[in-house]
Amino acid sequence: MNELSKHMPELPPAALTSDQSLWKISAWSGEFVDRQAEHEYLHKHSQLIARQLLTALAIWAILMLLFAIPDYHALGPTPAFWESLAMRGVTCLLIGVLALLVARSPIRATEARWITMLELIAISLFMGVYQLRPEIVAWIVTLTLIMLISLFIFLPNRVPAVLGVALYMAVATVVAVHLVSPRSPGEMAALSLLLLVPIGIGWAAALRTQILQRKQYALWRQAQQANEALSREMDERARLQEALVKQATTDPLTGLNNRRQYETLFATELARAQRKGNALALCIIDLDHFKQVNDTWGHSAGDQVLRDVAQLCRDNFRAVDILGRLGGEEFVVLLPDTDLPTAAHIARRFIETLAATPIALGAEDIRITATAGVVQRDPDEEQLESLVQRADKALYEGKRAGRNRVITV
Ligand SMILES: Nc1nc2c(ncn2[C@@H]2O[C@H](COP(=O)(O)OP(=O)(O)OP(=O)(O)O)[C@@H](O)[C@H]2O)c(=O)[nH]1
Repeated sequence: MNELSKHMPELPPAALTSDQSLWKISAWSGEFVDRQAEHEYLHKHSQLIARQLLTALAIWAILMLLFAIPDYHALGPTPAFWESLAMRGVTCLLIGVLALLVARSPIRATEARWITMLELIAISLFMGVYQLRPEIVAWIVTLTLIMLISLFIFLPNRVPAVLGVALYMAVATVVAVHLVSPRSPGEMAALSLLLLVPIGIGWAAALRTQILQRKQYALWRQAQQANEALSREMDERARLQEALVKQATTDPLTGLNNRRQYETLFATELARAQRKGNALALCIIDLDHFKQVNDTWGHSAGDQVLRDVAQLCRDNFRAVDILGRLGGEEFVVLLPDTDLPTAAHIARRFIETLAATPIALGAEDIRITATAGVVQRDPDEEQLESLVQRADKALYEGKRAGRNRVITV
């Protein structure tokens, strides 16, 4: 474990796992128990469900119209035929209206009430066929059995709603058969049982499909949520790492390099200066009578002055110059590729700029001066400390000589 990772908070395991209860599926409806999860699922699949519904509606309408042909053969142009044709026409019209609604707004395909309403009306109308053609009751019952299975398998709707519609159809069929051609109680019981079989099969098949689809969706969403949590954790870790690196390398008050980082940067510049044989200069800047600022304006005002001076350093030194705060009211500047006269000139220019720059403390402006000690690295000088000590010596000479000046050695 490296130094930084020791400061990292441990990941809460829950962040990487999603809430299992959210994806619980009801064993009888085949839907997510959580309403929000179910809504999300339906919304996500509304386009697909709408396409399936439109296809089923189109086939339903075509079959309704096609069966008018055998009706005509059997009934001829009689009132019974026109009645049956009217039933078919009304059903097709309603199918067309629903198809139009779904095409305009696919989300309607997921709302059980529309298709359920259509199914109930169409079944009620269809029951009239028993009256019109009592001679083929057996055929119509067979057709009803096929329609019952189709309700579950081909017309997308919510399973509990389809179950309700199918039971209505079964009861209506039994009643219609009883009215048209009364049978013995045993035969009626057998017919009821016959109608319940496809309902049971259809319900089981629809339930299985719905549960499997939702399980698949839940797995996909859980994986997606885990990925999102992981990516959030990674962002947080990266942010923390950045904050820790900043904390470890900068002075919190001014944002300048701290002593530790300064030593690292100095080593790099030293190596470059040695490799290229270039000059390297160092300048220590110490604010004059800073204690008085603290005593007069308070410690936080003193902090503000230190921050403003740091900003002034950033604004006035070159981008290649390395700025730092070694502690207290003492700033340090490393000037790569710079000899002593040039460094002294740069330091002087800064000292003059500082003296001429008003620093706002509340409603008042104050002026502050600084003294600087400047040195150039000797060819065999390899320690930052050595340069700092020599610059400090020059600095104190400047303080003794009256401050607000630059002294070189
Ligand atoms: N506000 C604030 N004050 C600090 C900070 N670090 C050091 N000081 C203060 O800086 C002052 C430095 O005082 P001295 O060493 O006497 O130096 P000076 O008053 O600037 O006098 P000369 O350097 O001789 O001109 C002390 O009062 C310290 O408390 C800091 O981070 N914030």
